[in-house]
Amino acid sequence: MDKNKIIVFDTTLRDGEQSPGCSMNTEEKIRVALQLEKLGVDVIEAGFAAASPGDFDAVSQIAKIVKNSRICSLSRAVENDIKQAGLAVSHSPKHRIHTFIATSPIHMKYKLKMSEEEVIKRAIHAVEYARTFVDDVEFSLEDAGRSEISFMKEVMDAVINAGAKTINLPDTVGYRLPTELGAMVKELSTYAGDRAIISVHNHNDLGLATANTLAAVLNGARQIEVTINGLGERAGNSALEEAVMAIKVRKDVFGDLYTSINTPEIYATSRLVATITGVEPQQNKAIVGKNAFSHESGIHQDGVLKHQETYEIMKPSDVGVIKDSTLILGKHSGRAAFKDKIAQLGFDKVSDEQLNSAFERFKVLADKKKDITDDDVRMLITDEALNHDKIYELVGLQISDCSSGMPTAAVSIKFEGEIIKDAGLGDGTMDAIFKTIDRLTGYSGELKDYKVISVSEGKDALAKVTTRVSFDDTTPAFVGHGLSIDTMLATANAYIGALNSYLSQKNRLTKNCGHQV
Ligand SMILES: CC(=O)SCCNC(=O)CCNC(=O)[C@H](O)C(C)(C)COP(=O)(O)OP(=O)(O)OC[C@H]1O[C@@H](n2cnc3c(N)ncnc32)[C@H](O)[C@@H]1OP(=O)(O)O
Ligand SMILES: CC(C)C(=O)C(=O)O
Repeated sequence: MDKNKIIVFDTTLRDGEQSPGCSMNTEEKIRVALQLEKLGVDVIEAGFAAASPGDFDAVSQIAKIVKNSRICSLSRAVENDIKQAGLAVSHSPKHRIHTFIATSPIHMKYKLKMSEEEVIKRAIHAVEYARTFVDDVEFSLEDAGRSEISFMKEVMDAVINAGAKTINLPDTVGYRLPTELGAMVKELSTYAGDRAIISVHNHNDLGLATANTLAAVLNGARQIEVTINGLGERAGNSALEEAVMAIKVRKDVFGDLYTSINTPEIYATSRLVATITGVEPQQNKAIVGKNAFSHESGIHQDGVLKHQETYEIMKPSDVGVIKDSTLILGKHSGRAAFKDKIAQLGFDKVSDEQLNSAFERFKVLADKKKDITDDDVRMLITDEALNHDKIYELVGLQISDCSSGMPTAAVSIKFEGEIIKDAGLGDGTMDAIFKTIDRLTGYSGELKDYKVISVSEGKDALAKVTTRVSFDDTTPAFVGHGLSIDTMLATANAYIGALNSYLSQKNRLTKNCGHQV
């Protein structure tokens, strides 16, 4: 084992998906997993296979498709959870089961209602059972941040003897300060010695997740569990981009420690996750926020012009932010320039069909919009990829003057090669659009969330609409995306996109139901 290598374990698809409103369907998870592989992530926690048929399907598909990263599924210390995890990851050439049980007095007493002896027994059995499926078993002492050191040592001895190779010490509720977490990791990593790799998984409830991750690395942790954009339960997890760049930028502190992350892929990964989930990182978010490399005040601008390092500790290109792109696209640009720009922006798996469709949309956009920005192009390509499953396709939309008190929408949709049309009233323009689409398709959606952002600046900016719509009580709400200069068109497309996502996931699960138990 290389003592200087920090294993990057990404849990965007598991803990990240636990962020409210961040659920993704299988297609979307596969897309994120392939990008995480390109980013150079060592371990991808692809989900919690036992949580639902959708989760099982996503973990299995990712295990089949991803080749270079290790694929892992989380499971409680429960036989059926472990079995589902084992079956789902078995498709991967490199696989892991991650099992856990809480070790803090508060969790054992009130949640698990188990004694310390029972917890140890369950932990040993979980690891032994997981080892019947895979060699690589990770064990987490949930709420380690509030657990007793002496009890953790007992649990560690037991699970290492049972065959766990990685011991994860989660600060589940983001309670610890960096000095405390560093001390805990130092004591427990010294105790484990060469018997296991020590890992950390820090939550951000006090805004300290990344500080804690770095303190852990300095004190012996050799695996960090992180998410893109810091997504995760409640206030989120330690952000991959922050931890990785801190280790890279502060060589004076971290010495020979390194990660295998291909950092110029960070920005593209962050954009993909934000677009798919509809959750944008805050503007001032470190590394990937819109303002992370912008200099507003005169003194800063003057300094950067004279010498970039006066106000920049890393180059935007180090994390894949392309500034001052030389290739300017406009209405006179052709296919070659468009293709070149797409490659420059890091998209290397665009099908000819997606490229042609995005190019046509680009030409229409360029007729209406003066400057086509890199973000516009990035969004066009991502939108094509996300809306590829066009079960229903919006063909036309007409809305009436809403000041009359009778907002009306006339909608035409293509379905199985036929054009279907209807018109109807609503309590507002959007309501009229949604109700008319519901009547046309026969599905009644419940809008859970609606967001609109402008992709670039100016009155002619593209509107990107994200909807979260629930179509039945048994499945989570589905995300839909719409992109247009016209916000209502983008809205109708986003609503139909959520319906398409719901239907394609339903079709996929029906087709793959042989994988379920
Ligand atoms: C800190 C974390 O992020 S942990 C991971 C969180 N992720 C998830 O919870 C994934 C989504 N969860 C689910 O789909 C469901 O909770 C399931 C399928 C896992 C379990 O569903 P249910 O069987 O209905 O149980 P429910 O969620 O109501 O309660 C959890 C049960 O697991 C027990 N439990 C919790 N953690 C563990 C564990 N690590 N090992 C064993 N049992 C556990 C709880 O004590 C509770 O048991 P009880 O019903 O006897 O009181
Ligand atoms: C199960 C573990 C890894 C976890 O997510 C946590 O404790 O936050």
